[in-house]
Amino acid sequence: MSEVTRPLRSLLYMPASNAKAIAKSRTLDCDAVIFDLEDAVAPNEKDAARVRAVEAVQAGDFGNRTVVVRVNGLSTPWGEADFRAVAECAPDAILVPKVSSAAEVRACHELMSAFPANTQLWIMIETARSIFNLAEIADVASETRLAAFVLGTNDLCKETNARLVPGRAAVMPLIALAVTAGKMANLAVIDGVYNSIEDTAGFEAECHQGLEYGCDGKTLIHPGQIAIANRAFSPTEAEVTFAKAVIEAFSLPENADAGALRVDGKMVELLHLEQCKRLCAIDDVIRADRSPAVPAESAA
Ligand SMILES: CC(C)(COP(=O)(O)OP(=O)(O)OC[C@H]1O[C@@H](n2cnc3c(N)ncnc32)[C@H](O)[C@@H]1OP(=O)(O)O)[C@@H](O)C(=O)NCCC(=O)NCCSC(=O)C[C@H](O)C(=O)O
Ligand SMILES: [Mg+2]
Repeated sequence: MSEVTRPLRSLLYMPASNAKAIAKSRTLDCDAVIFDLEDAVAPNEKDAARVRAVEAVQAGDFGNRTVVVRVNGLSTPWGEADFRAVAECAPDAILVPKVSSAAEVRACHELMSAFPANTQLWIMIETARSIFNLAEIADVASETRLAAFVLGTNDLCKETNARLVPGRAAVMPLIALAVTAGKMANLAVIDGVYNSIEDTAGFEAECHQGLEYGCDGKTLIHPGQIAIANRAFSPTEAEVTFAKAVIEAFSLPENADAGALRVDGKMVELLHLEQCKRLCAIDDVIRADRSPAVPAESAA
């Protein structure tokens, strides 16, 4: 299981060409901001957006939010210049789209030699080929800066001709594979975006679906989605209460040698104890995470 550092429940994309959105992101209650240089930016805006993203990251003031820049792919005319520019501003992570193989992860890692040591490499899982290469991609995490998979469900559907319909029947097997491979390498795995901005019920259902499949959080396209994602991906009070009861039960002297116990009518084993400790650790981080000085605004 990945180490709990910062929560990644809600990751808000915004076009790096949109100065107003970038300014607004400093006041929003999302766990991460992703300044996009790729699909949300028109070709004739790419250079200006790159400058704006670098300036925004350098200006800082994002509080505890994880700051990420999504660059253009390395096979595009902008990819390498994006890497060079982003190295200057040292975001928490660089997010590379349309990565399909372990060799491409290594190439990204090599290009990060000028980055500060703590900048992570995140990649989009959004090509059909990446799905068949998930295990080899996850395996290079230990020798590179790879730290997260971000699902690109729009591109996956574009490539496979699958439909993004309620329930995501065609897409969930791909997400399950990505989660399984990602967790094999202790990576964070973040679900794709929900395009219908005003359909809050559909969005909430999709957050819970991603959670049930093992995703750590969801990528978002609009501030109105933040509060719902934060709620969906936070441990519930009942889960925390149960987890604390499990930890307490295993800590009792009479249970020192126990492998399985009954807590609140449920069988729990040492593997559940580990899960409960992790859940409590996540809950502690979420509770401690917000600096009181940061104004929290959860909707547009
Ligand atoms: C989708 C949008 C273009 C909608 O914009 P708009 O209709 O202008 O929104 P609102 O009028 O409701 O905005 C209200 C206020 O909120 C601010 N706002 C809106 N969106 C964002 C945002 N993403 N981040 C920060 N702030 C935002 C507006 O400025 C308004 O502010 P104020 O005037 O002060 O009230 C727009 O939401 C948008 O651009 N969204 C992000 C698009 C994007 O980044 N797309 C790329 C990532 S998705 C993707 O590529 C997924 C993946 O690769 C895949 O394959 O699936
Ligand atoms: Mg995409």
